Amino acid sequence: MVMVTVKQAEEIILAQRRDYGTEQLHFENAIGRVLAENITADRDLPPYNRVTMDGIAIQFKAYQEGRRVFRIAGTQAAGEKPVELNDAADCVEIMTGAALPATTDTVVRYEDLILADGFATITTETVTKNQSIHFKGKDKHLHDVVVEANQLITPAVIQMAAAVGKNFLQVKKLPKVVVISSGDELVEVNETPTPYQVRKSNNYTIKASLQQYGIDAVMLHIPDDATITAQVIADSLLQYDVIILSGGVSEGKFDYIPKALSACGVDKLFHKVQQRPGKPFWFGTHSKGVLVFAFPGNPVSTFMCLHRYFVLWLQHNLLIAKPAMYARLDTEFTFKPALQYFLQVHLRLDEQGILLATPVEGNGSGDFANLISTDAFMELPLEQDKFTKGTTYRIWPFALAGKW
Ligand SMILES: Nc1nc2c(c(=O)[nH]1)N[C@H]1C(S)=C(S)[C@@H](COP(=O)(O)OP(=O)(O)OC[C@H]3O[C@@H](n4cnc5c(N)ncnc54)[C@H](O)[C@@H]3O)O[C@H]1N2
Ligand code: MOO
Ligand SMILES: [Mg+2]
Repeated sequence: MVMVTVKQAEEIILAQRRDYGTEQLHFENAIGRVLAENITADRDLPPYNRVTMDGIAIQFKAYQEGRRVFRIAGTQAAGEKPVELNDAADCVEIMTGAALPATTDTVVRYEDLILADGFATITTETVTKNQSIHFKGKDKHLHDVVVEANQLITPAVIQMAAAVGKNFLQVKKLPKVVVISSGDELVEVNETPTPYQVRKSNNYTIKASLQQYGIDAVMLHIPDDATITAQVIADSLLQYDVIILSGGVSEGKFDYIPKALSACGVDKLFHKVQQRPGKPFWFGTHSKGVLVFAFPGNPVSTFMCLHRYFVLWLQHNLLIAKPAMYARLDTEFTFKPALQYFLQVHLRLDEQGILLATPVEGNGSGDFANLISTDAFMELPLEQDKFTKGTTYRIWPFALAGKW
């Protein structure tokens, strides 16, 4: 099969829709998960006329008619039953968060008062009716949807769940993912490599990226051995929903992955994408529904493919895909090969609020040190080889969620 374009690869991958169902979680454990139900208000928000300044509560009519001195009939802390006031010449000393007494309608803060001998004197001429009150139901009404389904559970959502007494949240189940690294040159992180070995690192960045979506991936490693490779893949097909491999998909004598995947009954949907980095990317599906993303081993290739394809697929399946993001290239750039180039860029917002992307090229797809000083891949159009300063192109940010 001929190489597919980036667009074709994306279409093939996104056509693989999977629904892993839902589960209940205590709301305190749900950060970063995707909400699978609407959250509704169990009361109005706020649930009562909430005082927003420490001071006194009065009837505005009395102030309007010229009264400035009010007898303090009582004091009401937040959480206390509202004091009953029957005389317009009286006021209640009242605290932020307290429920406004029924016969009052205006709050005057301490800064605008003199308190002496059981009386409060208003020292300002700018009191307005209903000031310093957050009225019942102003924000939401009983039974209103306060958080819609199909969104990421953020700290603000956690706050809302707590406020409306929603102890358990229905969230989307996540795929069971195994991350399989491959290669005899790779040693464990706590080992000292020989002069001709390196430590495993691709699998850790994959696992860390998935953790941001709440996926706790299992990690396995296979040596460059055709039999073991096929065994581990066959085993994984029985246990997981998604298999992410890194390495062993190119032309090398010991690149056994594509053959082993085919031998295990995984249908190849494409092998090789017209892109740099990540050209030898292999993608397939198994009749059991398992998806196999076999990424090229060069660290920047694995990294780019993970974010450009796997994360996109995950977001689409969880219905949390974001609109495309764009940035303005801030220096001229040239790339001649007939491949879609994913340029590593550093992002910054200028003083006009325009997102600018500065290329940080690095030394090819083995140079993972370069990823440290970059924030995103800029996807440069295939049809061109000159990219002018000031032109806007699509970006794929990969820094920790929240950085961009
Ligand atoms: N004759 C050809 N050779 C290569 C081609 C080609 O088209 N023809 N493509 C090149 C491209 S592009 C890439 S990308 C790589 C892809 O290689 P593999 O997927 O076969 O990966 P490996 O050979 O196993 O490893 C490549 C490189 O990456 C390092 N690696 C692998 N896994 C890890 C890991 N878990 N942590 C850290 N580093 C890892 C590995 O040590 C190698 O240095 O092929 C080119 N060759
Ligand atoms: O695709 Mo390879 O990723 O160019 O090194
Ligand atoms: Mg290889």
